[in-house]
Amino acid sequence: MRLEVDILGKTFTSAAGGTHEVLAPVQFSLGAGEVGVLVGPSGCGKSTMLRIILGLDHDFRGDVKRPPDARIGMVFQEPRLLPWRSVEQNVRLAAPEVDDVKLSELFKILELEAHRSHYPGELSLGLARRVALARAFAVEPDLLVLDEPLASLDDALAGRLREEIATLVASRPVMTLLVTHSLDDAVRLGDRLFFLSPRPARILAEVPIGIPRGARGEAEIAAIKAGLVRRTQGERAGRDVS
Ligand SMILES: Nc1ncnc2c1ncn2[C@@H]1O[C@H](COP(=O)(O)OP(=O)(O)OP(=O)(O)O)[C@@H](O)[C@H]1O
Repeated sequence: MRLEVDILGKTFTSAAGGTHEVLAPVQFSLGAGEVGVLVGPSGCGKSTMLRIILGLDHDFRGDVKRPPDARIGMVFQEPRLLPWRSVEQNVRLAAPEVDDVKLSELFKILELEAHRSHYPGELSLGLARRVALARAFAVEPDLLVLDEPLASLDDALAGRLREEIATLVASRPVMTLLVTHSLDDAVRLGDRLFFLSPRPARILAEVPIGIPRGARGEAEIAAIKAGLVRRTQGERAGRDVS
């Protein structure tokens, strides 16, 4: 079970006929149980890359191999729930095979039990994101793609949701690809971090995190972050003198 990404390039054509390169060559692979994190500046092409990886955009050069029949779960920045369906119906529609026990367990982990019969219009952004996560996990995905699932949530809620994502990821051998602007989220959740350049995105550095997620306490997380910051500063200084 592996995701193999071998993108050679992606170009958008503007309405005026001009073209711009959004992705440079990008190669990486991800195994079951691994969390890969894409970290890169705004507009560098992360969402474009995710759409290609998910098979939603075929107009690119290169090749993406997903395991055949891989079940896919995804959470976009906007939760994209069906407004005329309740929380429970939103999840059941995406995952018709989910049984009651599994659903209750997910709602419990994500603290959604009290909101089963609520409609998306009645939910805060944090709650709606949790429903989107429940929906993504209910399909028991082999490939889970999370596009900034914690953006614009307050620190306390983002922290709780991060823990919930870690719990859910640990419960199944899923290949997870997370996009984030937060080094903290990257270091807490990731197994391998991919630092991307400005557009057209390419991988500037691939950094494996040696300590297993469960064994990362606050001291280890601080040390990994400090190491990454030193490394980035070193690379910047290297570029400045070269
Ligand atoms: N359908 C499209 N047509 C033309 N240009 C597009 C299209 N979609 C995206 N782009 C351009 O491609 C570039 C990359 O966009 P993308 O949304 O992939 O970046 P991103 O890294 O996900 O950004 P952010 O971090 O802000 O979400 C941007 O310059 C964007 O304007």
